[in-house]
Amino acid sequence: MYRIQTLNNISPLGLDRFPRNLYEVASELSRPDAVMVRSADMHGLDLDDTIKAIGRAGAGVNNIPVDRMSERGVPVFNAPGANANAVKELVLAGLFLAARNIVQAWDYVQKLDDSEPGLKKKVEAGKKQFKGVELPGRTIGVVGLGAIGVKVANTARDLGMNVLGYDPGITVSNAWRLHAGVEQALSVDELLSRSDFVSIHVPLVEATENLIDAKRLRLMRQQAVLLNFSRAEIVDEAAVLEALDADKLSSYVCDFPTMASKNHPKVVSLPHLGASTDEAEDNCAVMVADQIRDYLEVGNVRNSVNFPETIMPPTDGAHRICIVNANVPNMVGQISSTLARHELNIADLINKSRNQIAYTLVDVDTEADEAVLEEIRGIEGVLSVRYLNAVSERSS
Ligand SMILES: NC(=O)C1=CN([C@@H]2O[C@H](COP(=O)(O)OP(=O)(O)OC[C@H]3O[C@@H](n4cnc5c(N)ncnc54)[C@H](O)[C@@H]3O)[C@@H](O)[C@H]2O)C=CC1
Ligand SMILES: O=C(O)CCC(=O)C(=O)O
Repeated sequence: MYRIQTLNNISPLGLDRFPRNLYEVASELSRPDAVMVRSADMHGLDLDDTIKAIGRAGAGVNNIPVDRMSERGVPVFNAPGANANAVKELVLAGLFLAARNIVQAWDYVQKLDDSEPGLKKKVEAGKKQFKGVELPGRTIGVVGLGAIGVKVANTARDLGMNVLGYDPGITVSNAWRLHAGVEQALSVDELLSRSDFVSIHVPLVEATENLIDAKRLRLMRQQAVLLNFSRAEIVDEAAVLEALDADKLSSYVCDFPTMASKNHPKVVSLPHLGASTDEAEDNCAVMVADQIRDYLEVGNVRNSVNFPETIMPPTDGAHRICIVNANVPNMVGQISSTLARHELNIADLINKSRNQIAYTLVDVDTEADEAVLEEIRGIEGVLSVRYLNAVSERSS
């Protein structure tokens, strides 16, 4: 039996991917083989050494100690693109909220408590405070053209906006998906200085912390709107509040409320709602559950943020050894000579690497005993070894 621990509410559609004759799934569970998580902060947790995989039912992995897991030889999976449409739709909602001052206008109406004739007068008198702008012809800058950024950029083009995009690491497939009318900005600074709206869609990593700081805010157009549905730490919030107070920015729309910003009249903050749709929660949970199963049962790696993509169809009747090791020379040589010493014939082998990690799947014709596995574990640089007896293609 494999044991899956859930650290957040995960869509039942995803959890149902684990057949209960093979899996126990629970939030309170000791010695898990894998953990499924959404936004729970795992950095401070004492993570059991039985954990073989972590699945993030979402995109961002800043809540997971990825480096610590890599050192242990544990892959971290996420669900690329599975919640991108949900986030895009909320960003668009944010764009409209800001362009037409809808939240402030709504609030104004809520506070009108006069009798009917007085109300009408106040409605007409008050509305001039909330005059907005239309989107066609305005410029939006999209920082980060990944799964979400591309969708935001393309929809903004469809709305008639001029779109500037900045992403030095854009993938070929995302470049193919991008509307031909999206103009490439050569730097964040250029994008900020040319945009009426700026939407941030980068992961939170060391290089993106405070990406939008006081200096960069000064480059922005007068009365620009900043949207942040990525992570709070990517924006220097104190500097944003100053820019709002100085009338430099007209609005900050974000998915990350803080005590300092949540009641500011020019801040619209939502409770980390970007991925909270039925569809996104189902998509993420199903994708990640399937990836965890494929890793636990077959050894394959799909959509990991720290491991190389490694897929090898199981050899009929073979036994599989899954080895995670440091990405240094002569590891495969040492592994195969150990197998040879134990008279194990290799039916198939794949070796992939990514940064400091290398991953090897070896199918052997006959059963491997504990002695050979221990010997492989003893090779310097080997981080983890798993043995899948009579491996077969995962049943769906
Ligand atoms: N509010 C919410 O509920 C959600 C928030 N997110 C956040 O959005 C982020 C992006 O999500 P996806 O688009 O799905 O990820 P993704 O991995 O598909 O795209 C991220 C893109 O950012 C680019 N990038 C990285 N550093 C950059 C930099 N310094 N400047 C410009 N581009 C840079 C990468 O090259 C990549 O193309 C996630 O990491 C997460 O933090 C994601 C989903 C839901
Ligand atoms: O699971 C959630 O609701 C958060 C989604 C998110 O922030 C992400 O996927 O990066």
